[in-house]
Amino acid sequence: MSAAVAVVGAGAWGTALAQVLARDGREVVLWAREAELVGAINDDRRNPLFLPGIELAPSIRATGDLAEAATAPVILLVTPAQHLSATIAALPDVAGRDLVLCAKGIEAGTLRLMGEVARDGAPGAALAVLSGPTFAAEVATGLPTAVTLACSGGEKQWDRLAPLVAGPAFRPYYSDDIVGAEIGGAVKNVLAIACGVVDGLQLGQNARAALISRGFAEMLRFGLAMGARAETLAGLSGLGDLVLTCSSVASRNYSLGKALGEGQSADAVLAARNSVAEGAHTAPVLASLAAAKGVAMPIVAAVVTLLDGGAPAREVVAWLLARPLRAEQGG
Ligand SMILES: NC(=O)C1=CN([C@@H]2O[C@H](COP(=O)(O)OP(=O)(O)OC[C@H]3O[C@@H](n4cnc5c(N)ncnc54)[C@H](O)[C@@H]3O)[C@@H](O)[C@H]2O)C=CC1
Ligand SMILES: O=C(CO)COP(=O)(O)O
Repeated sequence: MSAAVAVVGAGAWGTALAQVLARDGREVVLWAREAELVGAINDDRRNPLFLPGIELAPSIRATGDLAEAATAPVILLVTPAQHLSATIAALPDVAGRDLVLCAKGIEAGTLRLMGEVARDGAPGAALAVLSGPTFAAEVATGLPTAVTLACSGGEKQWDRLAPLVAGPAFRPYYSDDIVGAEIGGAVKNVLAIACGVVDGLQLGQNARAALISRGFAEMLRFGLAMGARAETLAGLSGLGDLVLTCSSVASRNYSLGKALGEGQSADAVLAARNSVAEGAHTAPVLASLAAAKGVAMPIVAAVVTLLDGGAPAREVVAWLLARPLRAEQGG
């Protein structure tokens, strides 16, 4: 008999989500791309590559067989955003299943949001987006948080998914705004890089708060142009995750930005990591999509310049501060 739920991707977040779902002995199948992780999870109850130091629930069963994971009626897709399309293409037919999208990003080249990638790759599946302020290590140790669970299938789908996802320390809130939930998570990663730069340059806490507010204005403008609802962007998957990711070195995106502010190059920082910093991939894609929609995103443009090594961080900040004065609201 297949498990009630599968998690595809055994990085930090997929592993933490498996831990949430596996409470009360529920069997969870966790697909790992790395063969050595299958043994480590099944035999040692550990994920030493991506979530070290956490003992995993006994009802999590790792597999290297994607087809086996895909037999579950509910499948959480937790690969990095740039690998979602290829992962879906490798799945057998998942028509009629619930696919819960957990990656935060926009696809390079095609400029597709994750929902579009999944709709194109798995046309008959019922899509949902799970997103919010969720550092994997905190979630895996049972510290409390809340997330947006946006359901394309409305309340009927929510009734299927919410009891699976909800736990004593993991509280989903219902939404039907798929695009809004996706955009918050994708954009906040780029803004977190910018916040890290501000702190790497030691520009002070006022500057960080100002950047979060002006960054949120960019998220809102872009989101509205893409068809998102303002209240979703002001919720857990938007502002909630932005505040989290912009305030802690536990964020891979923020810590990348901090290193940039301290004078390191993006290439050097990323080459030394095995974990993903989605904002580095999303920034140029987001800038292109915003330009195509006619939406001004100066902070995002500044991050693109910094990632490319186009100018020193102090110069980029000076350029942002010297822009023409304008009304706080508006484009
Ligand atoms: N770590 C966190 O706290 C959170 C992460 N997320 C999102 O979850 C997604 C996955 O991130 P993490 O689990 O943190 O990853 P990670 O940085 O912990 O691990 C990297 C992941 O990338 C996978 N990978 C590498 N090359 C691949 C390929 N060619 N095809 C498929 N998979 C490949 C690895 O197998 C591994 O699962 C990202 O979009 C991230 O933004 C969302 C919420 C929280
Ligand atoms: O999305 C996250 C928290 O909600 C994780 O943020 P980072 O990818 O920046 O570590």
